[in-house]
Amino acid sequence: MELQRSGISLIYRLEIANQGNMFAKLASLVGNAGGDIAAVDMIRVTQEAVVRDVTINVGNREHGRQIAELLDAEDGIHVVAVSDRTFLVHLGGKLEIAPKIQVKNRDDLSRVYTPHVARVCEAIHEDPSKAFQLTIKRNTVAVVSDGTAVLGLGDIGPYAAMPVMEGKAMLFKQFAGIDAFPICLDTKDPDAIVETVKRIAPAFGGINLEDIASPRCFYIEERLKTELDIPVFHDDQHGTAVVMLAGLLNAAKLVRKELKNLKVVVVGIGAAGVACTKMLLSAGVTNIIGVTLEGILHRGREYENEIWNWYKEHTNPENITGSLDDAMVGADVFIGVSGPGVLTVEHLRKMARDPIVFAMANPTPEIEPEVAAPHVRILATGRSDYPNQINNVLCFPGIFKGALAARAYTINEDMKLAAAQAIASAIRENELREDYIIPSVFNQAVVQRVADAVAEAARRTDVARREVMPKDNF
Ligand SMILES: NC(=O)C1=CN([C@@H]2O[C@H](COP(=O)(O)OP(=O)(O)OC[C@H]3O[C@@H](n4cnc5c(N)ncnc54)[C@H](O)[C@@H]3O)[C@@H](O)[C@H]2O)C=CC1
Ligand SMILES: CC(=O)C(=O)O
Ligand SMILES: [Mg+2]
Repeated sequence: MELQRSGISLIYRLEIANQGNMFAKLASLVGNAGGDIAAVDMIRVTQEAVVRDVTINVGNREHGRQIAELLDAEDGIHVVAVSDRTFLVHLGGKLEIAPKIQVKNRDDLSRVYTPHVARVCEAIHEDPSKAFQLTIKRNTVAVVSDGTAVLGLGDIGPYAAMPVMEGKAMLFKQFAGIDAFPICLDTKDPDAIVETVKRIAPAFGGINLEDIASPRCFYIEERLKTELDIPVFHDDQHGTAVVMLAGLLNAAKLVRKELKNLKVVVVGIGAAGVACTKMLLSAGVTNIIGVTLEGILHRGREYENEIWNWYKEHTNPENITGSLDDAMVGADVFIGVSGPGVLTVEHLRKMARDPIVFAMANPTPEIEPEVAAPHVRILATGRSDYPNQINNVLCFPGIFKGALAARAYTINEDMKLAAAQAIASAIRENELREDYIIPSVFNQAVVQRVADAVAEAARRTDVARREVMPKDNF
């Protein structure tokens, strides 16, 4: 596969002296330093100088700093400030709550609030299921995190987790029309998390657990699924697994291999790794090797982590032992949900013909895509700046849209499988290419296709409270 290097975009506020052709000089300085001018805005003009905002694409923050120094050292150019566009879009947070109707007069006020609202409250009191009709419950999801496994950044706490949860909430709204609320909890106690989520549940039609570290995430999700009657879905587990399977269904078609014959190496046996493995098993893959920081999971050991004891019993049919080096020999597929730098070119050279590599760790994949690309047939990452983005964002808007439309009690295996097949089928067989095994996040057909398939699977498996017609906009 061929790839282009990605970078970041910085805005340089520059005071440029009104002398000679300073802008041409500036452009050549930036170009020679490997920067790429993407936009120029005039801020103000004085007799002596012009102030411009120059947006420059740079390789990374260090590269950006070098360009700033270079420009500042030039006679006639002064760097007033450098701002990162990513930080600018986060100023003041990324969300707001807006009312659906305006309160223009006393009559409106008396309806949306007291006294007439009381009749609506009484109706719900008599029949709590009316909360789905008469409150935001039917279309609102809580995105709940404790900040312990935020992307691949680890335990960075509830404050630092907020930008990710706000981002998820934005995507719920933009892609599926679902109102989602970011909730970062200041506790790591699994029981306290369960109790808190149960207590806030009345306002929500579903709970999206996010970036909660394993193995605690399994206990938290299991308890909430049993104790709540709305869908509880740990996205890092199931959303990731659904999209991974969708990508693998299409990748396997392209390299003409059958799922049941694949040898799949999964690295990072945490939330995402365990769920990806369970999904692979449901899809008929049998030869799966799980690799942790301590090496291959095998039946010759007892693990402190209970889920790894489950894992060793259900995978590794030949009970091989050793490290990732050993696991990669003859592997058809690599699934990385661990961290940066795990995979090397040497590993790729050990793989079977037409290697399929899903390096899904965020924000930095298990191997630099540019390094891996020449050695693999199909490469996917979790990132939006490379082709083949295998990211749970392709799943969670659609799967919740379908589950909410059906007023499902839960999101079960059939609904997840239906979602994976719906995502995969968004690309016709004759359109499949090495750099197009998974539809774009911006393919508007995907969310509705997933939602319809999921609502139908909910009906079929008897977990729906409401019949949904395809494309029924609840
Ligand atoms: N592309 C996507 O849609 C998604 C990507 N991810 C990424 O997957 C990674 C893991 O996420 P979670 O499962 O939620 O976290 P987690 O904390 O539950 O699990 C991570 C596991 O990976 C292990 N690990 C870390 N470095 C390793 C290495 N060098 N070799 C073997 N194992 C290693 C850890 O020990 C832990 O068991 C993160 O980078 C995250 O961003 C997670 C969910 C979705
Ligand atoms: C995409 C995602 O959920 C993660 O990296 O944690
Ligand atoms: Mg996540």
